Amino acid sequence: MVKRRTKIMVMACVGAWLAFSLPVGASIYLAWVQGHKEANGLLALATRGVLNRSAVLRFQANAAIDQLVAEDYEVPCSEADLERMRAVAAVSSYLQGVGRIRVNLLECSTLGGSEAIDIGAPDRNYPLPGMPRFWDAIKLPQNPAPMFSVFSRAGYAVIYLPELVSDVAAFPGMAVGQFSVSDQKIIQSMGEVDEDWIQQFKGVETFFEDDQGRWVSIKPSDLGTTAAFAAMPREQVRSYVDGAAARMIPVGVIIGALLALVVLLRARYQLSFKARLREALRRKEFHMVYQPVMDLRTNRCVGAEALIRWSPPDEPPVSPAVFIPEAESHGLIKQVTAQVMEMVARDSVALLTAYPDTHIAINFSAEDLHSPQMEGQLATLLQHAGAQSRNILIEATERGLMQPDKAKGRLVSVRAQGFKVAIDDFGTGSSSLSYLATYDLDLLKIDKMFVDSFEQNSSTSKVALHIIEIARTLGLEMIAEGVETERQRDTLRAAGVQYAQGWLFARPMSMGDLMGFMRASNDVASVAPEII
Ligand SMILES: Nc1nc2c(ncn2[C@@H]2O[C@H](COP(=O)(O)O[C@H]3[C@@H](O)[C@H](n4cnc5c(=O)[nH]c(N)nc54)O[C@@H]3COP(=O)(O)O)[C@@H](O)[C@H]2O)c(=O)[nH]1
Repeated sequence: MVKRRTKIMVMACVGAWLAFSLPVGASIYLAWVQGHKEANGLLALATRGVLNRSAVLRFQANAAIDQLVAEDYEVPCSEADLERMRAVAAVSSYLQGVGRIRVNLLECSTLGGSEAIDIGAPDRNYPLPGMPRFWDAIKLPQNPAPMFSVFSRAGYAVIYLPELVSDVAAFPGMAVGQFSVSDQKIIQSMGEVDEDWIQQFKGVETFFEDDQGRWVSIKPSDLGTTAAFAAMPREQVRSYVDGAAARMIPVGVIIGALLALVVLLRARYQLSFKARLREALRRKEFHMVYQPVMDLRTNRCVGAEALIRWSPPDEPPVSPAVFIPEAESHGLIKQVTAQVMEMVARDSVALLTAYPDTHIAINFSAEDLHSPQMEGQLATLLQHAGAQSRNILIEATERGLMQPDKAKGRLVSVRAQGFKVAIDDFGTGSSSLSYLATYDLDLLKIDKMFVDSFEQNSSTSKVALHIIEIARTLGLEMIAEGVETERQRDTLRAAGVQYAQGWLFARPMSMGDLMGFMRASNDVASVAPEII
């Protein structure tokens, strides 16, 4: 008992803890994933923005240069040439200026006029002729404040502000930029950038956390020559995770609490009597004992009452006075009776072979008597036990007889097949007499309460004598139960009661012991036992 209870309770506690913590843990994890997903979405938007702007800039730069090359002017850097370049720059939203370049010399430009400026060696220089060259940060004397970037091809240079490409940060603290894949150099950026991020780039869109806890995304351009990056401060990512957690953790807690409740309710059910009974039926934890029934006239054993016993493993036995009413109230009595009939059939083969005229009394509850399966089960019992119907005595409790519309037809039918029917515990209910009028019965079992009264000479003993009188008048045979003393036995015998069972004669015993008891009882008596 303790072992099973402890096992169930330990498993319930562990199960409830798991049932609660798994969904809560899952919700925390999902909140982390969701928060980072939201962060990723924003970072991807930023890197896409950088790459889009970069593409537009490249397109405008090439279009401007193509146009200037196509209508190449004879007098480079003349006022008319500059005017022509100003017109081209004016229609290109991303270009700050346009100029002419020879090697590293910006010969003239729409920003610096006809003044030539040495802008030094390019930051990226493709060795093939006609390929573009790039300067990342150029200071023009005429415009000292901003740092310009320069892109040149075919003798022309376009001048632009690099931050126009990177100016896509969705909120303060976000760092955005672009680097050249070939030389792993940052081309333009805004915010606090870490060059180590570039090392994490593996050629495809990547998300990672840097050593300062910032969440970083890098995305390559379509051509793969540059890649855009965007980074979000730890606090910002945290706010997305917290937002998702605020939505998801309560759901996780509710699901966890419900699951834990289910586990605990299941454990409570397992600890309940109903579950224990179900389990006992499944594991066939029952066995039968048999209490001899004596013929008071001959002192011979004429049969036995089959009484069920339940000995759960690791637990003390449970009395049928406890579990039979529970089985009745939980709708399990039919299963109990089915097992009783199986066990009686198995146990009785040897007894009925040796003593074919003995009887076995089986207790039937109300549900059994109302069940359409009862007659089929009795037939199977006879078949398996090698018995005749007269070998079986059906003991019906008063409760079982309370609904004549359900029980009467069945009892008429089984009596017609030769089974004997007794009313059990007669006189303990409120309608005993009316049952005698309603049902055709073979025997009446005098309850122990009346048998006990013969010891005290109380008014109950007078009632007992009346019951005996009624039974005799109706032609019913009688079995007195719970006979413990010789005085009780003698009074019953003198009153004409034919049969008795009780501790005076024998306690309930195994079928093996019953066989021995029967043999001894027959040896003492001179004649073979008669069926009731
Ligand atoms: N539906 C079923 N009910 C059953 C079955 N087996 C038993 N029962 C019912 O459970 C109640 C308790 O039964 P149990 O503890 O087996 O007690 C029986 C006898 O052991 C007891 N008895 C017999 N002689 C004496 C005695 O001299 N003194 C004494 N104090 N007790 C004695 O009486 C019980 C027999 O009762 P009854 O059936 O009314 O003849 C009990 O209500 C059983 O009916 C079962 O298989 N199915």
